[in-house]
Formats: sequence, C-alpha cells, structure tokens
Amino acid sequence: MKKAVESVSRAQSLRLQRTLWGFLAQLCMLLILASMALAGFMEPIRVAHVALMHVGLVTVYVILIRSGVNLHLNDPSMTGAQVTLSLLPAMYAMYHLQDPQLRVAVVLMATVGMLFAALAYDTRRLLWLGGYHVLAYVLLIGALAQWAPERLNLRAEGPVLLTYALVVIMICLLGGFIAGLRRTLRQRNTRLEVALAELQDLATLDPLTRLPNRRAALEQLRTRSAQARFLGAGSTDVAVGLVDIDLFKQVNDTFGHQAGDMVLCRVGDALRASLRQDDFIGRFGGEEFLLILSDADPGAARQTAERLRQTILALQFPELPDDHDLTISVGITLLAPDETTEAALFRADRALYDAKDRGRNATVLLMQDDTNGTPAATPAPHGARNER
Ligand SMILES: Nc1nc2c(ncn2[C@@H]2O[C@H](COP(=O)(O)OP(=O)(O)OP(=O)(O)O)[C@@H](O)[C@H]2O)c(=O)[nH]1
Repeated sequence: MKKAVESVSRAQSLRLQRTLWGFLAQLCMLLILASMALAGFMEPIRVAHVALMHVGLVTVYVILIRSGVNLHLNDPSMTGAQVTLSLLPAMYAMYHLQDPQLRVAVVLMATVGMLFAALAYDTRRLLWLGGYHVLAYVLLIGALAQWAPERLNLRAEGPVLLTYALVVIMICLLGGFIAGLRRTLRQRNTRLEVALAELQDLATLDPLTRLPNRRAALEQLRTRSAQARFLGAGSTDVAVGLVDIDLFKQVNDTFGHQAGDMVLCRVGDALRASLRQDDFIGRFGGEEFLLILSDADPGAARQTAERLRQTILALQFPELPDDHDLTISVGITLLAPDETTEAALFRADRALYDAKDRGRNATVLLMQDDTNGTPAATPAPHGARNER
C-alpha cells in the first residue's frame, strides 16, 4: 500500500516536472515571437496574447496534477492534451505573423512538442498526433487564404507543408522506436528486480524451513551486536542462543528423511511463532537454530529459552507416532559489551553442550562470568543421557 502511494506520488512529481519543461519550451517560443515583434513582423499585443494562453494552459495543468484530478483521466500524464493544446497559441502566432517566411521558425518550435510526446507514446499514437499537427497547419493555410491572403505565399506553402509533414513523420517513427526501447528497458528492469529479489532469497533464506540461513543469521548477529555497542553497554542487551533438536538422527533413521524434513519445518515455524517480532531465529545448520533476542536480561533470556522448549514439547507432529516426544535443548548467553560475536556464540554452544549433557530437553543459560563456574539450568524433565 505504502509502495503504491509512493509510486503514484513519484509519477505525479515527474508529470509536474515534464509540464514545467514544456512551459520552458513555450518560453523559448515566446522569446522567438518577441524578437519577431521587435523586428516589426508581429504586433506586440499578439505576443502578449500567446503568453497569456501559455500561462493559462500551464496553470490548468499544474492545478489538475496538484489536485490529483489527472489521475481520473485516461491518460494521467495528459501528454496528448498538452501537446495538442499547445498548438493553439502556435497557430494563433502563425496566423498573425506578417511575413510568411517566418512561419517556418514557429513551425519548428511547434514540433518540439512532438518530442515530448515521443517520450511517452508508441508509433501509432504519435502518428495520430502528428496527423493532427499537419491538419492544424493545413487549416491555418486555409484560414489565411480565406481571411488574410496578403500574409500567404501559396506557392511556398506546398514545400513547407511537405517538409513539416515529413519531419513530423520522422519524429513519430524515431519517437516510437525510442518509446519501444524505453518500454523494453523498463520490462528488463522489472525482470532484473525480480531476479535480484530471488537471488537475495537464495542467498539469505534456508530453502527447507524458509527461515534465514546461517549466513543471514551471522550477519544479523553482527548487526545487532554493533547496534548494542553503539547504544551503550547494558541499555539493550542481546541474548544469543543455540536451539538443537534432540536425537534428530533417530527421527531420520526411524521415520525417514522426508519425515525429518517436515519435523524440521514444523519446529522452525513453531520457534518463529513463539518469538516476538523483534527477536530473530534462523537455521544455523542441520537441526540447529540460532536465536537472537533483543533487550533481553538474563531472566528474560532464560524465560524465553524455556518457553521455546515447552512449545516444542507440546507440539504435535503428524509425521511421528503420538508417544514420540520430540524435544529441543537450548543453550543461551548474553553478549557482553566487550566481546566478539564469535566468543558469545562459542559460549552459547558450550551452554547447549551442557543442556545435552544434562539429559536433553533442557535449557542452560551461561553468562560470561559463569564460564568457570556453574551455569544456570533448568533440570531435564526426562530424556536419555547421550554424550555428544
Ligand atoms: N531430514 C533432515 N535431516 C537433517 C537435515 N540436516 C541435518 N539432518 C540430520 O540431523 C541429524 C543430526 O544428528 P546428530 O548430530 O547425531 O544429533 P542428534 O541425533 O540430534 O543428537 P543430539 O543432537 O545429541 O541430541 C543427522 O542425522 C543429520 O543427517 C535436514 O535438512 N533434513
């Protein structure tokens, strides 16, 4: 939703920018007309009329874009309308030019409008627009022949009209080609973005559990450690835990690898679901998960590890018989402000080792100060004691 709003507002500001560029082109036209008025080829009041028309038109476009009314139009960019309507002041100026030769200069400027359309339209729509340009010029010649023949050199108009028509056709064809190129580039860009997102997924997600993989988990740990260090010791303690499924080899050996895969996915989902949004769980490898808790003191770290253990103990696994209690062991520690993430991970691994050593289905919290003492642990309610 937010992305869609952002993209609309980006498109609107681009339209506004294009409208103002168009107005800049009209200012150039006004400069040319002013120079003609100075040289006596046009009454200054006519230049003022043209200026008023341009200012009026650009004001309407800006109001339509700013108010968002243009979004309800078939073509929110209003390119066709802008290019077409800009012909009116040009026709008006050409009609009032005293010297027919100078009309070519105005015609030249009028084709600039076609260049704007060439950025947005395909060849067919451009040809329609070009046809309208040429038709408008023919109507102008007709009007001059009718009401101001003294400002018309009919013999010269044929080649001028032919030139105008050919230039317009060339702009249409080239413009259509450029618009096609832009479209292809945009499509390629979209495909590249999708491929990039897929690559990112492949690089950071574990394909089986769809949890972040080992690389992403380590990256996350380094980032959170750096954040905690930046914010200052003690303000946001980071807890690091290793969660390991107990006797998972037995699951594979007894119920098959496919059942083992399903169990891994269910455990991953359940761990993710029982954590807060800010906490992190990733697949660290095999049947082991890396846990990172934000804002965790030792009590909260122990409690969370224990909650995870109980969650998995209570979880139903359709792949396993009802009497098969699948359990996890958790080793957890707090990242000390002055230590590396590797040191904290090593301690979490030692805590996990202790939990396994206590008979599995257990959680052990091992603090930096405990390294030489006895770690805090929850007693193992059951489970065979296996050496790791
Ligand atoms: N199905 C499946 N099994 C996996 C996957 N990754 C690792 N394993 C298995 O996980 C098992 C881990 O076994 P062990 O390291 O002996 O550990 P364990 O049996 O859980 O015993 P403890 O950790 O001591 O409780 C091995 O049999 C691996 O083949 C996987 O992606 N899918």
